[in-house]
Amino acid sequence: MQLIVHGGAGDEPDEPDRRQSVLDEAAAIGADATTPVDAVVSAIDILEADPRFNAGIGGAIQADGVVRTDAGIMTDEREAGAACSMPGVRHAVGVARHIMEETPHVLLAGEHAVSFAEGFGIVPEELTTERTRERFRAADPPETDEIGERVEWVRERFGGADTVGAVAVDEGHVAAATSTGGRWFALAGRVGDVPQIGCGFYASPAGGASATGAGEDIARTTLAREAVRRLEDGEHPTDAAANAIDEFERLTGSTAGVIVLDESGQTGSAYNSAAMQTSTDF
Ligand SMILES: N[C@@H](CC(=O)O)C(=O)O
Repeated sequence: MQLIVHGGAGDEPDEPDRRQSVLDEAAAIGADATTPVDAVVSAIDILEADPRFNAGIGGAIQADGVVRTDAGIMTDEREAGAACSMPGVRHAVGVARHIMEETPHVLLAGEHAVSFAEGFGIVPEELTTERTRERFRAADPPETDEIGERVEWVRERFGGADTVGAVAVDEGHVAAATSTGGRWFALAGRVGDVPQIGCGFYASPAGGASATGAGEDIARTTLAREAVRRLEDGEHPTDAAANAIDEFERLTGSTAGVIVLDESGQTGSAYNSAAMQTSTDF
């Protein structure tokens, strides 16, 4: 099994060494799995449980004070599943996997996605931490229901990073997945790139990609699809990642990162933010 994981494209992290060791542990656990789907789900499960990353526990808080999670997963056989806007759901990528494997759908949303998750034993829990609650309080959340004022508050503060993702390959089979709490101070119910096929994640027989960064811009440019398209055109994963990010920057002027793994197990990654931590295991 070849596996690459990322911990989000964004600013320099506060605890880079500690985060790197969690990413390394996630990569090692994922690489021990027996299938690429198991590999990306088990690697991301570790990261969703760690409050240093913006997925599961410690995820970004939306403007109404609630953490809502999104995730997506896809294989080289074009099986795909995603779930979005799930209050309190830590293991979002597990829900995406069940949607892929158990339903005829590719995306479930909100309270219905949470009920579906509960049927598989994934129950809502407290996802805020003292650190994230303090950050939310310090942003002086609006008490008004007036939409204009709420949108103005969101516009002034919306941002953030540290989403997680993984791509795994074993004997030519590929899985790619991404999981997030979204971006900080978004309007309640906002959904970014992460659960949208081809935006936050994508896989084809040529390889897979997981993206991170400014979700609206990633969605507008289908970043993960563009990275995999470059693999399909014969680019090395290093070039596919770098060229996809160059093109993203040219089109949007925004920041993002992407990890790429081709079907032969070669990895690549690129970002134009200040930092993006990754780990690989074979
Ligand atoms: N792309 C994620 C955020 C991130 O990558 O950190 C989102 O917009 O929801």
